Amino acid sequence: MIFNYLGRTTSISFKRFYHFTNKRLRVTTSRRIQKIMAATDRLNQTSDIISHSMQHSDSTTSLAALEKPFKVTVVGSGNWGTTIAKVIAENTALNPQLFARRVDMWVFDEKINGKNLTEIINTQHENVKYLPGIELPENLYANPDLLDSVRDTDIIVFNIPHQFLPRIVQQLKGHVSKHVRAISCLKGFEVGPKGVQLLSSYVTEELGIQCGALSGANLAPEVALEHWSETTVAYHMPADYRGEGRDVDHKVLKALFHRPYFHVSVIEDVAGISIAGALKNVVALGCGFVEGLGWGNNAAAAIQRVGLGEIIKFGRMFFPESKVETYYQESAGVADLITTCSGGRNVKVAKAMAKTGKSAEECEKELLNGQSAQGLITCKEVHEWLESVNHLDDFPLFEAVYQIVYNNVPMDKLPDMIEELDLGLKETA
Ligand SMILES: NC(=O)C1=CN([C@@H]2O[C@H](COP(=O)(O)OP(=O)(O)OC[C@H]3O[C@@H](n4cnc5c(N)ncnc54)[C@H](O)[C@@H]3O)[C@@H](O)[C@H]2O)C=CC1
Ligand SMILES: O=C(CO)COP(=O)(O)O
Repeated sequence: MIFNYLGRTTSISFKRFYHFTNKRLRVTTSRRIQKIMAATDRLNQTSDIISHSMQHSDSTTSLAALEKPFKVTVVGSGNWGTTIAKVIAENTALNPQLFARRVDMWVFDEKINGKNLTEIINTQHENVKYLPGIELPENLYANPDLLDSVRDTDIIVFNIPHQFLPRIVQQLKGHVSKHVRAISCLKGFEVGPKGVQLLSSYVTEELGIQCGALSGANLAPEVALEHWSETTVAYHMPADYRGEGRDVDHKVLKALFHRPYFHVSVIEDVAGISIAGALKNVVALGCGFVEGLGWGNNAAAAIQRVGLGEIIKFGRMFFPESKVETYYQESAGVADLITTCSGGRNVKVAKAMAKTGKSAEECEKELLNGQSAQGLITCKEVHEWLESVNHLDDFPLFEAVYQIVYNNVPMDKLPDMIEELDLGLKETA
């Protein structure tokens, strides 16, 4: 065999050529691996430093003038509620000067084999119904009394299926100081006489407290197992901000949620992350339908393409303060769409509907053991809102999902329903 090596023509046997190139390949590959490992080491060291500083120096900046550590309450104890409470309780234990160690988690109590779930959580440190198999920190206290759980609290983290929010907020009215700050981890909207509202805005209006949002590509079981993921927290500083060390700011929120396995980016765009978080659940139902019909990955990708377009359009049309870049730059945007469409509960329920012909309600009940597929409610809220403002035709996928879930429209009509109206989507984009 004749070949050119560094400009010199050489003749060798095929066997030698094979050994020669194979060896070079091995050397190059192993050098590359060494480089990657060195880079990974550097990244890990940086990440450790960041995480250490998140836990110590960052908090100390705010600590200097801190009057008393912030008390934190999580309202909700489902799959995500318990996971976020675990994240928070780990951080409060590590930051005693910034946060009160004990975190109260309000539990909508129920009996499990004759015992209260709250009692089980407080003795076994496990939420055996909604997050089985995950050990919870001992400083996380399950509290069945909503008002007691928020007594003297500084930060409320709402984390319940969003259909229960109005009732809970009504119970809290008059029991929460206006200095309390809140973060909503819920995914959904409130549609009522005031039109379509972000859940954070609903909390602010009803309770008179500043409320931001947390949303991201965060399937709870993976975060609970401490598998690395990213999330986005969005918070506007309120007009009555009381100053560093006395009030919640972006640094405090990062210290509250950031873990080595849960990387937090804090931004201002509350509307953008909330819209993306709510609507990706509707898109996920569409994905579940085509997957359940056995149409494969191309069909699921097509649903996600149209879905992302409709999410962005919805934001621009009804929440002009939201930023388009949030949808592709933040975990709460396209990343959450991808993860939910790959392995979330909405996909699971929709797939089962396609495979069994059972209703959404039946599939949710049979598959989720008390958990909620929020897309089922959100697609109804979105339909009601779009109908009231005469924009149903502008959101063909959202409307198709609603018609399949609530009016038994056959799932295999999905491509036609989208295609007919997709042209309008492209024209107005
Ligand atoms: N599970 C996940 O992977 C993620 C969920 N989310 C969002 O977080 C929010 C909360 O979800 P999860 O914690 O997963 O809840 P879940 O879907 O596990 O729901 C079960 C929870 O609802 C409670 N509940 C049942 N009936 C109730 C009632 N009448 N009043 C009040 N509470 C009642 C149960 O006690 C339990 O705590 C949802 O909006 C969801 O979309 C966001 C990111 C990830
Ligand atoms: O919001 C989620 C992931 O970020 C969870 O989605 P599901 O509710 O479909 O499981």
